[in-house]
Amino acid sequence: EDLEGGTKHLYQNANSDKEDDICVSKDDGQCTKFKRLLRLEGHEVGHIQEVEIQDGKKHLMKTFNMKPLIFEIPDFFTEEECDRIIELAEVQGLQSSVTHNHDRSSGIRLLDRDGDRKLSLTEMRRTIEEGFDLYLVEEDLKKLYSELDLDVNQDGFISKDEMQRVSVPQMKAYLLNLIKEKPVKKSRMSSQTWIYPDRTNDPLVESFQQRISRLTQLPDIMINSNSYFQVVRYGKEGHYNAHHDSGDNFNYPCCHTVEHKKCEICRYATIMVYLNNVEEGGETAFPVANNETYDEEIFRNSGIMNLNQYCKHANLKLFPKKGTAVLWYNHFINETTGWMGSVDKFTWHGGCPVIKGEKWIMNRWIAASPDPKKDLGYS
Ligand SMILES: O=C(O)CCC(=O)C(=O)O
Ligand SMILES: [Fe+2]
Repeated sequence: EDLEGGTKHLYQNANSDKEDDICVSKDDGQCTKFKRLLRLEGHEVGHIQEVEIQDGKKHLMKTFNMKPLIFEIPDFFTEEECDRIIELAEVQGLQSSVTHNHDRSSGIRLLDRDGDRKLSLTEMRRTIEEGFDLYLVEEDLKKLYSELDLDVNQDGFISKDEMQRVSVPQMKAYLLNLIKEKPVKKSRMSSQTWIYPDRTNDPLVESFQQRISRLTQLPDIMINSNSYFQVVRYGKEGHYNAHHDSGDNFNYPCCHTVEHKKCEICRYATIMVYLNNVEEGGETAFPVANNETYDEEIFRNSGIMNLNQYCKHANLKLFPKKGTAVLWYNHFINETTGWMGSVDKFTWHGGCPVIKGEKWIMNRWIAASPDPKKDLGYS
């Protein structure tokens, strides 16, 4: 890259051509000014910006992709720092990762999406994905059909009559057993632990806070609240199917989208750091990146969110490199409020299966409160 010409000044703000302040009018017609939520500018793929995230040390921030916007920051951590974080996690102990948004206790809701009163293989696959967090391929479904004698006329569809023969407890037992026997079919296979900066007397953890603050330039209150981070280890075949880090995959809507209702604080940005080099596999995949259009149904029906099987179909992949940080924004900015807007659907992402070796990452999510008044001072 042409560093001389291509390097922009520190921290160019994507919104620099717009008003920095947002006017929120009050009843008396006066207005209170807030700063817009910052979103760094990517310019174009390959663009490099110099950033000073540590005193007296220069880092490069490279635009890896525009849709969604993804930045790569090599050497965000030194090798020793990566090893130190892994050590911290190991001392604490890691637990098997679980996904919470699946209720296996309820009955099976057979999802006849197209209303033709029979279930296609795709409809059955999605019924099982959504109800059991289990990602099956055609071969697995055929086995399920034959072992439970579901598809009596063997036409590949489960009709209304065939459906009535299904013993729900039997089918549930079959699938729960499959989860136990083949954990690799689950959406996620990894172990993890949470590290809380305020409970960890470690200068590196302190410095990490400062680095992400300087990198993202988000207000201190956003950096300092929900400041815990996750360390994840994937062993052989470990993976994480495509998901959004914020918004629609949660149990409740984002707090900034609803009033007086049960909600979750949504995660404006994700910072992920690779803590080791993976011998083979373990890429971070963005299956719909750069697609011209995005349709939720088409994507979910396509099955390619199953990265465990279809990583090769993902549009965009990042290869793990020890010490490299990756930054992306899970939400757009709402142009009217200047605050967190809708989820950027193109951020569907996950971890491809580790083929050889192991993979360690750390995840740090920066949440935005529903109320800019809380996150930003009045001006
Ligand atoms: O393992 C990866 O590369 C992605 C991990 C991820 O998306 C997550 O933990 O939320
Ligand atoms: Fe993620």
